[in-house]
Amino acid sequence: MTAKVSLDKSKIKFLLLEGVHQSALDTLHAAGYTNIEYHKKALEPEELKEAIKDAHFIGLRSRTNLTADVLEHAHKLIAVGCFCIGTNQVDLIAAEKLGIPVFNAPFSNTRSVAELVLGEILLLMRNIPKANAQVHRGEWNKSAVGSHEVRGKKLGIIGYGHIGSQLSIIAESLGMNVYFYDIETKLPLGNAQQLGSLQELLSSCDIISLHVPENASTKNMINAERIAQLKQDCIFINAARGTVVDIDALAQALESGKIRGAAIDVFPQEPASAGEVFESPLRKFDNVILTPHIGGSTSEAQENIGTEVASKFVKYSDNGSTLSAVNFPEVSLPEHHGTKRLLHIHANRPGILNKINQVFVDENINIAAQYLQTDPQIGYVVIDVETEDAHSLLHRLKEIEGTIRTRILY
Ligand SMILES: NC(=O)C1=CN([C@@H]2O[C@H](COP(=O)(O)OP(=O)(O)OC[C@H]3O[C@@H](n4cnc5c(N)ncnc54)[C@H](O)[C@@H]3O)[C@@H](O)[C@H]2O)C=CC1
Ligand SMILES: O=C(O)C(=O)COP(=O)(O)O
Repeated sequence: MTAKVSLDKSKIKFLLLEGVHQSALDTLHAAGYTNIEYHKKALEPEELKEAIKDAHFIGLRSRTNLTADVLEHAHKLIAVGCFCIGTNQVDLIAAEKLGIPVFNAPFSNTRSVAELVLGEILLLMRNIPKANAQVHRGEWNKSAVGSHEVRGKKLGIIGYGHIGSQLSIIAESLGMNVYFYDIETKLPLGNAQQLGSLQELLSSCDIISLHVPENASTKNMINAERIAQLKQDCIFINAARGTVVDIDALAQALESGKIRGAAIDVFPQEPASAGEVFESPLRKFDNVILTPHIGGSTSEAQENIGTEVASKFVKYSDNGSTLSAVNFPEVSLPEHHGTKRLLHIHANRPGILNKINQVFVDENINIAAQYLQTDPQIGYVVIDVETEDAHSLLHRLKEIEGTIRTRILY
């Protein structure tokens, strides 16, 4: 009998960081995976390099930076799971080159962020953060000056994706008029209107809320020049990523009274641990709500994320499916019965598929099914074959020049 080369489930190691929800462990256990190293916190870079050496799967949140340097130590890594929405903390290109798909939970915490932002809008429109701070200090300023209902006010959303559009719907239910700016043409939900330029949005709305990802186009997107375009007395909210806003320019606008209040959940530099002091020029303002990157931190969101991302791990490990991977050709696969499944990840160069198929011609082995997806960098082909000796086939596939990774599923 041929020796099995696909790993026994007990040998497949999962490294889970940053206190991902118990639902992730439950999902993995239910699928027969028990080899789990669990950490409540993020690891320091050197600890991470050590821990990742023998991990087949790593699960992390927004604090763990999976750089190309760290990935070089990940000799056995099969997949990465971001137990959150953002994937900017992972070097997606480096991971792809190594044949490692990265998964995330694209909408499990959408509602939590939208609800937090809505609450902040209501509080800031009533000057509650400032009133709260004053009363805590023993000051009693009972006044209606500058305090407003949200009904009929203009909310400007930058980035009309999952979170932006969810916020749009719930803000409209309170009678707000919603406008948005997005680089893509988006179907407006409800009565929301897409505006043609960022300047138009900034200069016309009473409240501006950011919901864009961190990427080259959003880095320092809201700089001094953009802040100067804001409507006098507006409210400014950022629960997207810290790199999107020039914090010093925002602090100046708060100082000068151009912005009447702000809520900021994400920062250019965030403390690495609870023990580290948070430094920011925004700390001194009573009219600014500061939160420690907790936009998506609700029990509901974390439980859903745990199940969702762990299920993607299980699917990839058991079946080879890469559906919804953010850096990798997406292949959705049926279950395979009575065949062996070979997975082959290769550089996307001419001729490789021919060489792969030639192996089966040479060995006179029937291909029961074949699935292929490519992107400009890599190709991912999955081949179900009718043979008992898949082991020797895998060895031949490994020898093909341009092969990045191979795996076999029984
Ligand atoms: N504070 C927190 O705890 C959380 C923060 N986030 C952040 O929120 C971001 C947005 O999340 P989703 O709505 O789920 O993402 P999404 O991908 O559904 O939507 C992002 C939208 O931004 C648009 N966009 C991209 N670049 C743009 C640009 N330069 N100008 C205007 N629009 C642009 C896209 O076209 C898309 O419509 C995430 O990438 C993440 O960084 C997400 C969850 C929790
Ligand atoms: O989902 C995201 O992108 C977030 O920013 C939330 O990150 P977290 O899981 O709270 O570290």
